[in-house]
Amino acid sequence: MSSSTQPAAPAAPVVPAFAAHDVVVSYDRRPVVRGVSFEIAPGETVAVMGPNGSGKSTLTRALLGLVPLTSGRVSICGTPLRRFRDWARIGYVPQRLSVGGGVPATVREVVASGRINRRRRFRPASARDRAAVSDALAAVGLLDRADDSVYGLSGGQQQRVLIARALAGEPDIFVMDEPMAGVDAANQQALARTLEALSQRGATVLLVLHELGPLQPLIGRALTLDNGTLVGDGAPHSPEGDCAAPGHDHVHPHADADRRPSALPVVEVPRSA
Ligand SMILES: Nc1ncnc2c1ncn2[C@@H]1O[C@H](COP(=O)(O)OP(=O)(O)OP(=O)(O)O)[C@@H](O)[C@H]1O
Repeated sequence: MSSSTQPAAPAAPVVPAFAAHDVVVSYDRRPVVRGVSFEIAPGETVAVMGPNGSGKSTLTRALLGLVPLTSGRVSICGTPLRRFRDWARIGYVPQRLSVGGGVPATVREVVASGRINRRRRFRPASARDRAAVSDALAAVGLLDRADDSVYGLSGGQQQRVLIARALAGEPDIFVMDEPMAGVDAANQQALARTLEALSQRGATVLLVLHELGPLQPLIGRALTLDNGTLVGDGAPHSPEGDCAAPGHDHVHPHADADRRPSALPVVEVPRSA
């Protein structure tokens, strides 16, 4: 029998990059994420939006096991969160850089720490490791600051260090908590181009955003939270009214960050167990 007469094999089901099912997260028994469910397909670029305090950061941190679930389920690439170990696939950009304990760290050292999950244990950095770090620094426009202390950088520059740290690990899934906060307009445009290139290469990108800004063309889907509840899942609304106006009144934690050095940094990594 000719193979051309055989029916085509059914397409394999797409395993979501993230699946959240009825996720509840509480602080001091107060639920701040309340029964949220969604799936994010591989290669999607999705924004998490909503007012201050609506639970955006908590939800994204819970997806990575950085805060415990009160109830519900999360899986990453089809693996339940508690069993997920492939952290090299994930680049996380927290809301702010915090490198604890007053340990001196240069920009290059912090960015190179994003490579740890890719490096072979007890081996010195390879040429590929060094190239990945330099490429990441170049992508965020900080090559010329590579040997400076991160403590002397402005908040917006530190934000770019965090993005470079995530890029250096060459992950295929990015989770970024307000990556544009405090970053000046020119560097926001550059970061938008970097994210577009990552997206075109098939990366999955989940971003907490207060506003779409230069990322607007990239964002086809927004999850909107209000008081911990998912109240929207679909095409994002274009900014209008007060939000479209310059100087609108959202509270931005890093609004003046590019103008002053920020607090002492602590490196956050997803828990490994
Ligand atoms: N570590 C914590 N301990 C106790 N409460 C917290 C903690 N972190 C956040 N919260 C509270 O949980 C709620 C949700 O906070 P979260 O930071 O997740 O919201 P958000 O939407 O990301 O806010 P923002 O836009 O201001 O960053 C808020 O009421 C906040 O005060």
